[in-house]
Amino acid sequence: MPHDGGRVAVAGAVLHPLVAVVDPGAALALHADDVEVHVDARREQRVVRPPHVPPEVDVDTHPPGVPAIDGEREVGARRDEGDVRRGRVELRPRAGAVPAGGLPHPVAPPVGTEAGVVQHTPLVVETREIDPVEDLLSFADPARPLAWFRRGDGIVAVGEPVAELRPSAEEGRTRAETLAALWQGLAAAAEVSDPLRLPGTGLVAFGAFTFDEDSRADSVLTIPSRILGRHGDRFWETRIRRSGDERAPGAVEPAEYGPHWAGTVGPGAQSPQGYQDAVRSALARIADGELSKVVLARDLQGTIPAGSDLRRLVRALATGYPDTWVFAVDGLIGASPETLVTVQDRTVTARVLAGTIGRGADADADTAASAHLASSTKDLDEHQYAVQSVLASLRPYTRALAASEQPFLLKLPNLFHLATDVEGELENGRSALDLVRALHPTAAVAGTPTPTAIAAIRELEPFDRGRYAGPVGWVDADGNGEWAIALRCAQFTSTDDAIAVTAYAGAGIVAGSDPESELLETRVKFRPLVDALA
Ligand SMILES: C=C(O[C@H]1C=CC=C(C(=O)O)[C@@H]1O)C(=O)O
Repeated sequence: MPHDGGRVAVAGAVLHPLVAVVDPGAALALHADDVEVHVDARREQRVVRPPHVPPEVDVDTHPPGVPAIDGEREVGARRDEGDVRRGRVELRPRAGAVPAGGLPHPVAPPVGTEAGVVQHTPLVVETREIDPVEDLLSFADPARPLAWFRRGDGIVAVGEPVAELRPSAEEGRTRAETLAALWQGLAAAAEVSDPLRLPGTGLVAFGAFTFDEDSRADSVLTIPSRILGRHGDRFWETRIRRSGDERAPGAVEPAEYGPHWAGTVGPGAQSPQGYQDAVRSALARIADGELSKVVLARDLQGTIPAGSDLRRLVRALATGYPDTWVFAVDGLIGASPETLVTVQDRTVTARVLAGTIGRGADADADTAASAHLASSTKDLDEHQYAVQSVLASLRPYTRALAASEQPFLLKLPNLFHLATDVEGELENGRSALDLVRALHPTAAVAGTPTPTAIAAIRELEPFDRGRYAGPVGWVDADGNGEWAIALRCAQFTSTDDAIAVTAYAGAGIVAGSDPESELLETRVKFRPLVDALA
């Protein structure tokens, strides 16, 4: 790369001396001099700070170019969380409605059975390679897509699930622990034929867990009866059935996308003013030494027409944000840039994001924004809390755990994040679900120290986060899996005459945070969802 006196030339452009844009696939430890350059604004890019970081400069912290979200105005009332199932682990057929998330919804009565029955009916699983499929998503359920994509690779569920596991809260055991134990039993008993052994082949369950153990929303693991998947140029179909079920599988057909639909969202339980007041309260607690960081979120609510083909939203997110984890699990749909943890063949990776600034309106403003973020002590501190929390949580379950020394800048279409990649080797006998349990909630979505931050969130946020900011992803029978933190997302819940939408976005509050800037940051984070809904 041409390099001249601290100025880094990139494809004819000159970047601020603080930053260099590098290929997302490059190795963990990067130097500004030995990297490849991308300048495609729609693609994820890493921007690393060169070794000599000049002293911090005093720059306005407002994210530039951030329009208000339509209809945002003062409102208040706490959302009615409605009915949420509690009690047993259920084996449930598709209900024809988008369930969970905390709002009322029509749900078919469970035809299922206790956890023991699920566990003691072994699953029979066969994966086979198939010809390339042009659009995997077209095979998913339009009303209730179950999908996981990144950069064109991914898996979608087709047809009725074999089981949906929704454990109730139990004394002394989190629902995530119950699900991990159930999965271990199911996986151990399953008969799996998987000649491909790629990420997402074999016995796979999709999961979405609540942020808060006290949430009234469900934590769920769904085991599909059929999965179509892609990894690079390889495609596969997996069939999963309960042992003894000898019914011939039906044909797998794509379904045409339903008509275009649009929806709008406006203020939810937390108004913009209420959010800034909550940030002020958080700052007072930080000043009192109660905690050092807390992540405060707000919500937007709206509706979309009943019968909307939700695959359209998934497709829009996957096209607009190809480098994020695009997910649709149990009505929770979003595009998260933050990897909670991935495990493949015992290699563990995680990507920590904390510290954010909106993209600039033009190239100069963009460069200034990224330079500002890269040198902001407040954001670098906030980031370090998140990195340390991830390393501390992973250490007991991994060997040779390493993180890049300095954060890089992750460039997304709507914003920059400070990011750190972590890599290690999984200890024997552990699975992706163990790591999910150990990691959640990270300081990127809760704060530091964690219990105090969770208590502050419960007091300062006038709504139940449901699965927002919780783990979302998939796990296989060998303990492999890909899990993101459910950010930049919304919960879609069928009601009698429409589909209710609640979108969420938050920001990390540390000493020095400015309430108005944090509000603007949440606006930037709502953009992927709000734009895709419009
Ligand atoms: C809580 C959110 O973002 C987290 C992840 C990345 C950066 C963050 C930040 O800079 O505040 C947040 O910690 C959200 O998107 O709702």
